[in-house]
Amino acid sequence: MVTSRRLRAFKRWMLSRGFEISDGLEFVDHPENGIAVRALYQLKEGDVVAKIPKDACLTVKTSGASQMIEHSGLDGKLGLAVALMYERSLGEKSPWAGYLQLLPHHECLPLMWTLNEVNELLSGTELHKTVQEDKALMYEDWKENILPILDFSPSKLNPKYFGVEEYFAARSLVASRAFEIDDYHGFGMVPLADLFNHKTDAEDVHFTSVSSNYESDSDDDDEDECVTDEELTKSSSMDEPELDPALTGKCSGGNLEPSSVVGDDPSMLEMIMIKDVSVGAEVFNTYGSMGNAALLHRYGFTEQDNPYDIVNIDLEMVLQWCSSLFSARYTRARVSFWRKLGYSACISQNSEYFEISSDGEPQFELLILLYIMLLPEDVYNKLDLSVSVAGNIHESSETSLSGDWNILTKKASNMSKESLLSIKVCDALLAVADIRESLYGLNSIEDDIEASGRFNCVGERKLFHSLVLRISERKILEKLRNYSAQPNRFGKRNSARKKMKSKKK
Ligand SMILES: C[S@@+](CC[C@H](N)C(=O)[O-])C[C@H]1O[C@@H](n2cnc3c(N)ncnc32)[C@H](O)[C@@H]1O
Repeated sequence: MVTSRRLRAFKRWMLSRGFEISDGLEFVDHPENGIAVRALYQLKEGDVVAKIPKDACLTVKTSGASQMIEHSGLDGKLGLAVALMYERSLGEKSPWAGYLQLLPHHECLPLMWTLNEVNELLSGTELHKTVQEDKALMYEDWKENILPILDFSPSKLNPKYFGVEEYFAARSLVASRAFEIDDYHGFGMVPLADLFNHKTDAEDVHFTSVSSNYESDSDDDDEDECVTDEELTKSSSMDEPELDPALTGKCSGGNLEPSSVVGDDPSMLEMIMIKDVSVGAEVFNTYGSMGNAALLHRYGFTEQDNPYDIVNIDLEMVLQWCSSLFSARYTRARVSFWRKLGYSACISQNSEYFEISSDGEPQFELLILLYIMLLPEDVYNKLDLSVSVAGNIHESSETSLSGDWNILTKKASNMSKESLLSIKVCDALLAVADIRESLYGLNSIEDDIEASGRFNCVGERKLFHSLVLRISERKILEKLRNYSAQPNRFGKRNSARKKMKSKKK
């Protein structure tokens, strides 16, 4: 395999900056797929395959624009984007020139798509609103934070490199490639570590860091001297996404990859094999446990059959279904009873939503809400009165309604989830699934599957990955429908068993 010119230049740059790299790693530059890392010989679990000096990472602290960024009060990803734009503006004069020439101008994240593309390709998906908002917020960021820097230092900065397109491009690179380095550096571009591609739940190599660069810290951080060993030890995969919980399923528990091994030199980052990888195979990192909406949002690609996929159903959508059957007053009263019992939906930004897991199971709180909506008026009135008198459901001594009572109070047990699936609740679930499905427009899931076969994941990247996202979401809705098509499964099985028993007698 011939190494590309840009990779040769990058390798020379890494050597000049003190990187230590195993000769068992091969960097492959594919004209369409970009760069990947392969094993040149068998790599063993525990092998340290790379050591990366922290001062060779591009961060707000190491960039030549450090003072300007800090004086402007910028930090985090915004600060890092400015550092990246600044170093890019220096061209060959940047100490990171050998690294920067390897980076694409931008990553093809939905943030970089035109608004028309976003509206056409993401309509109905979990990403649609998020990306619309992202684009607006990033533009505001640029206007409020970057434009003033240009106005204050016109002689030092070349405006060509600080325009809104350049800012979006820098943000797309920061989103898809930055790592959390340590307390001192914060987020940073970590050359070499950012060449490994992602595979869900199949990480071969792990990125580790020992926190805080004492030698370069200023005098104002006395507390750092008292940090414990535990605080000193940090590790991460790609920087864990600052993602909308609605995209990651965080409502039911997020997932950070834990550290297994840690280096002992605080000035170096290490890449350590956590699995054996055979000769010729690609060496993967993991960017975290994310469904396709989160992967596409942050990295610009999707995976087939991603086990972390989810679909959300907004509370608004459930209320839309209610309004087709009940008065607004009726609906409000039932929702407030549901809240009074201590139930709530997941919350993200300004919306409340329920998760449907990748196997089509609805969130318990949604089932409870539908159950309450469909309670007969007399039962509901008694329950409501009883709760109001007792102050809360657990203190109420209501006995005449023991069936509904038990169901509503046995929060999150499997038994109660099954008992909620009455025919009416299942019909309601089907109706809500249909409302959610209608957001995808007129094309059926079969049309989407057929179309995805026609598009190339490289040449027609936006079309391909947006279709994979739509299909994975619609498959979950299909599973939700199957789930809802079997009302009272538990109850039925029970009664069937009882019948068999009585026959034996
Ligand atoms: C950290 S970089 C990895 C190195 C990258 N391939 C390169 O050429 O520099 C992350 C980007 O690589 C690509 N990528 C990583 N894993 C991928 C995967 N499993 N499928 C498709 N693209 C992937 C995406 O474009 C993503 O935004």
